[in-house]
Amino acid sequence: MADSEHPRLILKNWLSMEECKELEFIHKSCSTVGYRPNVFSTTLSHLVATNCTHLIFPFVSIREKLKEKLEEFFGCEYELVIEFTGLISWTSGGSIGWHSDDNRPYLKQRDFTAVCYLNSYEKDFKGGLFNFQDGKPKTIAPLAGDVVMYTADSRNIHSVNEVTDGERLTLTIWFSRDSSHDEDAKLISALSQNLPQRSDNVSHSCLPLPASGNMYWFSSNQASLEESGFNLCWARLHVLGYNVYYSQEMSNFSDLSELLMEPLQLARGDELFYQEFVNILHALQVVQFFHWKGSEYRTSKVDIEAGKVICLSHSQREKIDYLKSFFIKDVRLAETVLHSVSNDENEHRGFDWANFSAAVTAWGDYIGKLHKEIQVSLPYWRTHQSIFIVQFDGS
Ligand SMILES: O=C(O)CCC(=O)C(=O)O
Ligand SMILES: [Fe+2]
Repeated sequence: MADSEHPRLILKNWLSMEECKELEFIHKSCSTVGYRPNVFSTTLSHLVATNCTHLIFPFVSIREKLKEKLEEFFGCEYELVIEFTGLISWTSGGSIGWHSDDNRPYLKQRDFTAVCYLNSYEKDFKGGLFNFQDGKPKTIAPLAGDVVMYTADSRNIHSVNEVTDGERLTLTIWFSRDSSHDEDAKLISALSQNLPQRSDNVSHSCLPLPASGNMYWFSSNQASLEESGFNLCWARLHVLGYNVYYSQEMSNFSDLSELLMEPLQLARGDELFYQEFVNILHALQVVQFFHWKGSEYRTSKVDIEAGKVICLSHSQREKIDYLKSFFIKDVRLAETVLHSVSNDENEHRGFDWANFSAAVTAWGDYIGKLHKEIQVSLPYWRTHQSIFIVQFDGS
């Protein structure tokens, strides 16, 4: 595996299922339309820019562990910095031909690559096999938890077959010997400016803030931007069976895209849930949290309080449908692109607003905890200009 002509390493089950699921939750809550057709991505700097700095925390120990292993295997202890960390998903039609990862003048600083597979070939997506042009192994079927590491130069020319169904998700990290490309330094500087002040209402100070609407607009290759396509946040809610309801008068908005920043409620079927979310990303994050952790809230049967779920009126339904046709111009495209191969039939069948309501509370606790971790770590990160797990063992 480690011949010097093709220096590479494959690690089986390197990430736990829980780590994979947590990163999947972050990606499905925060991703934007990516740098290539049919690709979505979530970068750490994007998390900082959208008031989700606390969601960096689940990456910290994984980055640390990967860098240590990579340095040990390639014999370059203490030489490397992380240049880029991103969650990247490829959907139907996405592929990449033979290339090395340093094959552009602006990518020359990349020395090593680590790709962590967060979901699995055949189970979560079809197609998407990884291939090395030369040496062994030749083909890798991505499996959740596995990692492939290789040099970013021409000794490891590789490709990814076209994804034909589902969403293929990875955590991809590039490493550099050039410390001027240190992602940590850039992130620490950005998050020192963006971190909300301590507040009694932590979950309130950690509410996501959407980026500009075009960052979430997906359109297929051929179509011109506005006529077809869909808003990614809206479509992710749609494929999980949720509708979006705004109580405001639509005539207040000259541009309907402004609604993405406005408070909304969620509906399913003909039921409207009372809770108001501050914007579309807030609603999406809570929904994705529920779908990540949902089974934990499904065990006890509790009834929702009277009046918290109401039946949609005819005019409310009309409003929902009208806005949906504005934000998801091509429903079939949205469903094809975001189709989940390991279908969530069970989740749909078992849906209950009382369980959802419990998850809303649990989401607040979850982000509150992450927020605290960042608050206590940041002074150390600033001092060392490095993002790492701070050990509080009294020593
Ligand atoms: O996701 C993979 O397996 C590799 C992707 C890749 O080659 C790249 O992003 O450069
Ligand atoms: Fe690559």
